[in-house]
Amino acid sequence: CSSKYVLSALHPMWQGPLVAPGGNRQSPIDIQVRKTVFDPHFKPLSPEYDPRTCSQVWNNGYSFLVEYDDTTDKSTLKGGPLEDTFRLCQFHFHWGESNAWGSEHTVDRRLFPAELHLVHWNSDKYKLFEEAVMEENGLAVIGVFLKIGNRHEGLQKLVDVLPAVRHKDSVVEFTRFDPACLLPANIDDYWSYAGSLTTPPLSEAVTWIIMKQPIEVSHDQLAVFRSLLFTSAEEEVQKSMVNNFRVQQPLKGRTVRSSFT
Ligand SMILES: NS(=O)(=O)c1nccs1
Ligand SMILES: [Zn+2]
Repeated sequence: CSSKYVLSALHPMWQGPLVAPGGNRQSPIDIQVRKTVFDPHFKPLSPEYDPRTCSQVWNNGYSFLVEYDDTTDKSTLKGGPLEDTFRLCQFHFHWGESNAWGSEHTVDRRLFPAELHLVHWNSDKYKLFEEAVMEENGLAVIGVFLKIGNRHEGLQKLVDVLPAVRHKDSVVEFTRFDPACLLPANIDDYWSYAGSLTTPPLSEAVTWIIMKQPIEVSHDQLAVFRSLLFTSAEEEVQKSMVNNFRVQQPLKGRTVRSSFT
């Protein structure tokens, strides 16, 4: 999908305000569990992904993105807090230089070593990602926490190609990958709130759906994430791609709803 405008962490704009001026629904946030409100109207979440829409992996200088062909409704997300059908366009991760931190969202201030984002746009209302990103009901992002544990066999297929996208702007073909394998066993328990993109342009267009259950990946798998570089092959000084997360943002009176009691 064309989320190519996602700027690198080094882009001048990103050096700018880490809190979007005038933003009152910015992400990420800390989820204070005792302040969440159960919403009995949430429907079961139904991700329906077609692995054949997977196309490539590329290093955009901020994270690595696994991109999906989003010209049809072949890989979609419906249900949960969502009224419309949302089309998968890409997924990516945020991680730290150590296992002690790396996630963008936190749960009662608990940090995870990494966080997966599956990015979808409202294809009932808009024709393109770029259009949807300007609208407050335009995007839906599923967040999944990663914790250190058993090796994740599904993730390994992606880890194996990461050396091919070590430098910024590198791309490698990547097909037949079902992102559902990266979802936790239990996708019925999640939190949802109205937020924003966590990288420029920080658009306040996102319905966040944060899974309660983390997935397990091995220390070695996360080490391969850290072997990626923010910098392109031509740059003299190579910078490890680590700590590519945004600082937490004020809740500003928002309510985080839960699908479970
Ligand atoms: N990290 S994020 O999922 O909020 C995102 N930023 C830009 C495109 S998708
Ligand atoms: Zn993200």
